[in-house]
Amino acid sequence: MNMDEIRRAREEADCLANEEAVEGALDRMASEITARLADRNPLVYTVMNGGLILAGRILTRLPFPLEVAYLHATRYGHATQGTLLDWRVRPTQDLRNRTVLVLDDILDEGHTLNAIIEYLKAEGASEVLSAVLVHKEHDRKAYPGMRADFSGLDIADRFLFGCGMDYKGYWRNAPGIYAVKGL
Ligand SMILES: O=P(O)(O)OC[C@H]1O[C@H](OP(=O)(O)OP(=O)(O)O)[C@H](O)[C@@H]1O
Ligand SMILES: Nc1nc2[nH]cnc2c(=O)[nH]1
Repeated sequence: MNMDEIRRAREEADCLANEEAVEGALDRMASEITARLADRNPLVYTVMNGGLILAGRILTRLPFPLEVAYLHATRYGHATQGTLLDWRVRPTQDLRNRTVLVLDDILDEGHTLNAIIEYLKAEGASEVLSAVLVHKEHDRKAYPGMRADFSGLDIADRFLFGCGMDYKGYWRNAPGIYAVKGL
């Protein structure tokens, strides 16, 4: 990997939401999730890798009993355009009659979340809700009007990184939401 290019991408990127805006969004999402799920004993799935940061930052804001688990599905790899969903780790828990919450970094076209939700329902979950830090604004969703049940920030139609989202495998650790220059 050309590390000069990776460093330059961060330096030249446009910041579309700073750390303070992300914190505010996390607080609001946590309140909404708590209001909806506090009495539901949910099983909370993190979609690896992108959902890792949202999970780490929101789970401690949820003051009610829940179980955590992860699954790994990817559609983009290190590319900036998605292809078919590649399941790397499928859920192993017993989902029958469970309320499930899926955490991911972004709903872009929504094919990833759609496939995961359908899979969890087929495995017997009684209710599957979703939460994403970023809802990308465009009209190319998997179905018209698609939205997660809980969204943090609506962000412009650019290629984004930070808060779990990667640029060529890097900068998931960047604390805000950034858009790659020219993309
Ligand atoms: O709404 P969509 O257009 O389907 O895209 C959203 C998905 O793309 C990213 O995952 P990616 O495939 O890049 O894998 P990653 O989580 O390892 O980054 C992101 O984490 C979402 O899971
Ligand atoms: N890093 C990253 N991953 C994505 N997956 C779907 N959309 C995006 C995006 O804008 N950035």
